Amino acid sequence: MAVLNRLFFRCTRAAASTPAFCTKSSLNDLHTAPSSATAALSSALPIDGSKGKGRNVQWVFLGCPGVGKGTYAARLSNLLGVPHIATGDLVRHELSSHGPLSSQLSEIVNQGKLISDEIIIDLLSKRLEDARAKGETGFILDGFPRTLRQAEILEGVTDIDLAINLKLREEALIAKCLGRRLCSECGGNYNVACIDIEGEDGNPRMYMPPLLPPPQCESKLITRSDDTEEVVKKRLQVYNEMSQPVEEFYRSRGKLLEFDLPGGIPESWPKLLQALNLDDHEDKKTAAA
Ligand SMILES: Nc1ncnc2c1ncn2[C@@H]1O[C@H](COP(=O)(O)OP(=O)(O)O)[C@@H](O)[C@H]1O
Repeated sequence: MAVLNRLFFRCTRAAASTPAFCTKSSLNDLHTAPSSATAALSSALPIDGSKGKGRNVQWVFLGCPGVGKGTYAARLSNLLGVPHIATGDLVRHELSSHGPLSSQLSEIVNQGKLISDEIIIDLLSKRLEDARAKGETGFILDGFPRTLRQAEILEGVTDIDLAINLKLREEALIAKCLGRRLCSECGGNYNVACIDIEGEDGNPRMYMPPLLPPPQCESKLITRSDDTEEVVKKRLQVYNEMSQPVEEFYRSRGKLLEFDLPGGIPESWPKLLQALNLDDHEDKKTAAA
C-alpha cells in the first residue's frame, strides 16, 4: 500500500503543476520498490500503451450503477474488437471461486461499498495479463476507475484516450438495477424492468422496454446479491460521492465525453455511435445484434 500512497501523493501534487509528471518512466522508478498492485498493473499493460497509429482504443466507461455501462461497453467491444473488462465481473468471479479473498470481498460488496484500490488493481492486472498473453490489444474498462486514486494510477501507467460518462435519469437507475438478471449458465445479461417515465419539466418521456432473455435462459435467471433496494441505494450514494473528482480528472485533460442516454438500446446505440464518430463503422449492424 505504501507504493500506492506514494504514487497517489506524487500524482496529486503534480496535477497542479505538470500533468505529465506521472509518466511510465516515473512508475518504472517505483518498480524497484517491493511488489505492488501498481507495478503489477504497469507490467500487465502492453509495452507501448502510448497513443500511436494502429493502436487499439483504450477507453473507460463511467456512470452510476444500472446506467448500462456493461451493455454499451460490450457492444463497443464487439464492434472494435477489443476486450471488455468489467471490474465488477472480476470481483464476482473472485467471489464465486471461494478463494482466500472471497469472504472479505463478499461482505464489502453486499454492503454496497467499494473494495480497496489495491485489491481491485490486482484483479485488473491479472485480467490484463491474460489479455496480453492472448495477444489482445486495447481495452474498454467498465467500472474502473471509480476513485480519483484509481484514475491517477491508470493514467500513470498508460494513455487513456477517452472516458465515456453515461448518464440516465435518477428515477430509472434503481428500477434498472432491481430488474437486472443474469443467466447462470451462459452469463448473458438481461433486464426485466419496463421503464416508462412521463415527460415533465421539459424532459421528454423516457421509455426503456425490458431486455428479456431467450427461452433457453428463462429458467436459469439469477439476481446479483448486491441488487437489493437497500444495497443499490448505498451503491448510488457511494458512486455520487466518489464520481465527481474522477469526472473532473478526465474533463481537465479533455478526455471526458458526457452522454445522456435518451432511452433504451434502439434509441441510444445509434446516438452513442454518432457521438463517438463511429456511425459509419461498417460492422456496426452485426455488433448491435
Ligand atoms: N473499480 C472498483 N473499485 C472498487 N470496487 C469495485 C470496483 N469495481 C467493482 N467494484 C466492486 O464490485 C461491486 C460491483 O461492481 P459493478 O458490477 O461494477 O457494479 P455497479 O452495477 O454498481 O456499477 C461494486 O459495488 C464494488 O464493491
